Amino acid sequence: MGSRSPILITGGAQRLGLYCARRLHHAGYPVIISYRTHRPLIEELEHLGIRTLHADFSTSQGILDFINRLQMITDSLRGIVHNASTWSKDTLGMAAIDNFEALFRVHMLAPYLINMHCHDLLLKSPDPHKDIVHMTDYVVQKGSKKHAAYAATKAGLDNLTRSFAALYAPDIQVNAIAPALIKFNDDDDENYKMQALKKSAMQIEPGEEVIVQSLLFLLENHYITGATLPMDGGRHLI
Ligand SMILES: NC(=O)C1=CN([C@@H]2O[C@H](COP(=O)(O)OP(=O)(O)OC[C@H]3O[C@@H](n4cnc5c(N)ncnc54)[C@H](OP(=O)(O)O)[C@@H]3O)[C@@H](O)[C@H]2O)C=CC1
Ligand SMILES: Nc1nc2c(c(=O)[nH]1)N=C([C@H](O)[C@@H](O)CO)CN2
Repeated sequence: MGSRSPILITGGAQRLGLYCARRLHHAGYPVIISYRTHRPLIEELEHLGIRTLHADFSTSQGILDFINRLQMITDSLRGIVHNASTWSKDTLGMAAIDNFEALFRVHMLAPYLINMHCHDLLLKSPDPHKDIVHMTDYVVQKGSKKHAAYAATKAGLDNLTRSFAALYAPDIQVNAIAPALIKFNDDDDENYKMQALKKSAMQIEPGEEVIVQSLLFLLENHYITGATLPMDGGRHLI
């Protein structure tokens, strides 16, 4: 296991990204996470052997600075999971411009630049199989009345999945996971939760394990590329 190249998970210091980082680490994959907000957990993860890098994708310079620091701590990558994301509602006035631009940078520009600049790191991995996984969202298909900028920029990430899959084949597989409700946020009230559960055929909050199952499938399957795994509980059926 020691010679294995690391898997980068962006936004890996909480919720789905953190859960995936811990599970992949436990499964024997070396893991690097990016985090934006420092918390005591960061030292804990380092002590576990999960390497951590600060990253703020809200500016182009911040993205390029992260890439430079990533290239200084590893000479190869087994995979990249673009998980970092902000789920912000649409706003009005000048704030709408800042919101859309910030969502464009974290959901589209950061994955685009990281995929471009880290292509060589993936090719240098001794593992014959390399993967890029884009975390998109069911709303790519349907749009969203209250999160239009979020949905549009996730749709951009969805499209980048197919562009990079074609560009990087056959050396690197590039796929997406499109979740719907996976894990509520702490500030979700009971009414919101009840309404959200009714929106899918399965009517459950599945938790992060279904994402790890999808991620492990993609890492272990060596034929699928340019595809999207719909982790949405049958959201489209309702
Ligand atoms: N949770 C769910 O039910 C669903 C999740 N998804 C998708 O799955 C993925 C994981 O979801 P979830 O765990 O809830 O995600 P979170 O909302 O918890 O965000 C993940 C991380 O992204 C980081 N991040 C946000 N903006 C930036 C930025 N500008 N620069 C750098 N890092 C940033 C945050 O870092 P920090 O905390 O360090 O500031 C955060 O920890 C996301 O892509 C999400 O869109 C899709 C549908 C449903
Ligand atoms: N970055 C995030 N994206 C999304 C989140 C989240 O918490 N962070 N949550 C959702 C919801 O679960 C939605 O799918 C159902 O209400 C969507 N995206």
